[in-house]
Amino acid sequence: MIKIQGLNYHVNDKPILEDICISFEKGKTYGIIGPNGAGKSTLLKHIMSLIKPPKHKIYYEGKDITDFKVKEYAKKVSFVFQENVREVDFSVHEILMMGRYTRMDLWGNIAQSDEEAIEAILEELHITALRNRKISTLSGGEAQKVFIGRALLQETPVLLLDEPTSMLDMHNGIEMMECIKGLKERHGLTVIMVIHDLNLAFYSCDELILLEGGKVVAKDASQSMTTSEILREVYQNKLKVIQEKGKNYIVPVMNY
Ligand SMILES: Nc1ncnc2c1ncn2[C@@H]1O[C@H](COP(=O)(O)OP(=O)(O)OP(=O)(O)O)[C@@H](O)[C@H]1O
Repeated sequence: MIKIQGLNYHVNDKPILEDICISFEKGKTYGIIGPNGAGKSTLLKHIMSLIKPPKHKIYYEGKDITDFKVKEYAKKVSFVFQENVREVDFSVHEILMMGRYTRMDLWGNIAQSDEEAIEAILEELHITALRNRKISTLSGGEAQKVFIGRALLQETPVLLLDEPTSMLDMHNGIEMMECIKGLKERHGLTVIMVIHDLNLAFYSCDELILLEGGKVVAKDASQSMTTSEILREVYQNKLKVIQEKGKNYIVPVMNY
């Protein structure tokens, strides 16, 4: 579905991404993991074309993404980045409506079926009570759910998420992952997310891509990654794997 072949990115001669080669298949969920500064968000921005890649480096269904018109590519890939603007005067419902803007008529109206889709997302994310609140009055976690809801409403085949659970508590983080999984299964979405919470990553992603220093150091099915020696090395032995009822969990190792 999306293929990256030999992508490099430098800023002032400093290598940020080096020889990235990854294939993302339709209908799978991918987690991009790795320590701070590894290049995860920069990679996502290249896939979104917010940082324009050089020619012949990233392909969407066989077509070089640099050959897409902006609007055309926006129908294929939607994204939620961490730095969403909240200092605007829109209500939650208005923000969600923006997710359906490609379907609006000349007068900016949406169809009954779009309204129903918005109500369904509000319910699924447990934010129906926030429907008429201004986005600027929401907590960080509530706002994060709204922006993810807007991206889901775009119903693009590919969804890119930069740390979708960073502002959410454990309960809401798990619920968000379940919601993404449900939508992914119902709509056959391909999801590519940057995620720091390794346990959520292991249980929500089909495959993990481990970045370090701008390079892919491991690519594997998420469960096999839990036992990978390289994972411990990259996180400098600050984690260990424990088993409970046949499942692996990552716990931090503290030396004090
Ligand atoms: N425009 C830029 N100018 C200089 N350095 C940059 C620029 N963009 C990214 N970098 C550097 O590239 C590296 C990778 O940044 P990136 O944001 O992709 O990392 P990340 O893996 O997403 O990190 P985090 O987990 O902390 O969010 C960092 O060292 C960052 O400082």
